[in-house]
Amino acid sequence: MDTAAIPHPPHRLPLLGDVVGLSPRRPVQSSLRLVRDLGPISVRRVLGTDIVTVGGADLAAEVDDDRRFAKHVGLGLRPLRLVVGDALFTAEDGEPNWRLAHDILRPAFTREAMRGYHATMLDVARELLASWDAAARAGAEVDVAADMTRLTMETIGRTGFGHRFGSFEHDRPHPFVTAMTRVLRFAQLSVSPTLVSVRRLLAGSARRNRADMDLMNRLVDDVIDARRRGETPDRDDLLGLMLRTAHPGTGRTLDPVNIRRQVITFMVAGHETTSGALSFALYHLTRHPEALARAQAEVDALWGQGDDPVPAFTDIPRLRYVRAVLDEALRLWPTAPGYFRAAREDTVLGGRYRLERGDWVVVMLPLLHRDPAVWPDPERFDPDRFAPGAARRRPAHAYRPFGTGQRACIGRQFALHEAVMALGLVLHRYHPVPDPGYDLRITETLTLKPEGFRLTLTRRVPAERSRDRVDAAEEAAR
Ligand code: HEM
Repeated sequence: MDTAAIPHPPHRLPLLGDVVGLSPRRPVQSSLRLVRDLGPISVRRVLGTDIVTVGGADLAAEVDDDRRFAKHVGLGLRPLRLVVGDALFTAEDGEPNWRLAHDILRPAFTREAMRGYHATMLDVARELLASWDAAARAGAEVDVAADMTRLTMETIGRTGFGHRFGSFEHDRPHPFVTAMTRVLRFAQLSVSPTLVSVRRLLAGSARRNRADMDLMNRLVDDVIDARRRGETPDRDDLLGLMLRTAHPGTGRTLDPVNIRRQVITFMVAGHETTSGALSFALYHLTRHPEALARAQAEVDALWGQGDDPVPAFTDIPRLRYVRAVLDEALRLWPTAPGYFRAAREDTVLGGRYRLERGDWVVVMLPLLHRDPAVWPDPERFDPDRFAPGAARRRPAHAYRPFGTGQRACIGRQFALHEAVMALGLVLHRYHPVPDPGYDLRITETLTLKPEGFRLTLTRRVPAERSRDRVDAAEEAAR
């Protein structure tokens, strides 16, 4: 792609390129700082590779078009590709296993399927509440991102594969989570273009990386074998579908190595992003007491004064403001911060930038979600941007936290059902009190999460619930 006409950051260095200000530990945030003032499209050159970033809604609408562009397994996804190959998330568009797995697994993500997961999601959310109750009694802080990761890991393990990690039974993360985090970090550093010296340093941990991979594969194989041998109940969950279903058109089935890779993919894709979304949502609510009060009024109105509501499946879509809080949290800090798109044929973007077939760009979501042409006062946290009907007044491609087209997130409904219920229950039960000295820091692995964000929780009492409800109703009437 000829990038000469595309704006790039100042201070381009010979050979190295646009690396001044780039941080290997926080590539997304440091890239954002470099390109945010350059307009809807920009380019960074890093060691000879041109990284073209799209951050404007009009250009995003073009690259989101599945007829002109396809998913590209680019820089950010290569680490995961090293680990899980052509599984659903990391398959290139044309790879046969993508269509096969997509069609086999689709029934596991319908609204009806969510109904089947609801009770398990609720059980796990209750385990989070029990653990936070204990912290509240002891006056101890909770580490929000760590506990949300327990919640989402446990949820995908139980609903997807019938496996209990026992995440809330131990103080330390499950060994699978520790191994997975290290494997992804290792893969990330080993594909990073700037880090030859770090790669050398990493060679020392190659053995540990192999041990981590073995641990993950063993656990997954044990879960699969137990199901095959009938030692665990047969169910229509993700694993059941993969083991039993043939493709309706071709009759092909997924081979055992691919099933293992899909399980690991779902473990990774199915928990980090949702956990980050919940953590950011709580962070924003603690900074915006008026939004917190409205969200609490909404759950109180639905679930009443009692301490232990039992949410029905149909309650969850009724929590519209809680959902708007999550939507807005994902606008400001989309936990999967971007996606890569490659031209299917030679094409011209925005009427002036020529791309040859195979040339790729990255849609950087924190930029797209702040496009000033679409989002007034873009840095302000305002869940009302997602009030009923508001989305219809915006261009469709201005908000894409779950990706786009046929490669958009298959787990979107799953994530939202799980997250709205968990956040609703937390808000119904506690006053979340942040450390007043906390400034948002964001940690980057494959995804974004608030770092070091802790809360002290106090239990709400029934009388407060009705008072909140009246206050919010009064406020709404004013
Ligand atoms: C808030 C939570 C989530 C966010 C923000 C999110 C975001 C995304 C995004 C942006 C993509 C597209 C990536 C690309 O084009 O390269 C994607 C794909 C995917 N997501 Fe999610 N995701 C979330 C939750 C989940 C959950 C809970 C699951 C599984 C239960 C899941 C499974 C997947 C899979 C398998 C794909 C690949 C789909 C395909 O290419 O066919 N995600 N997700």
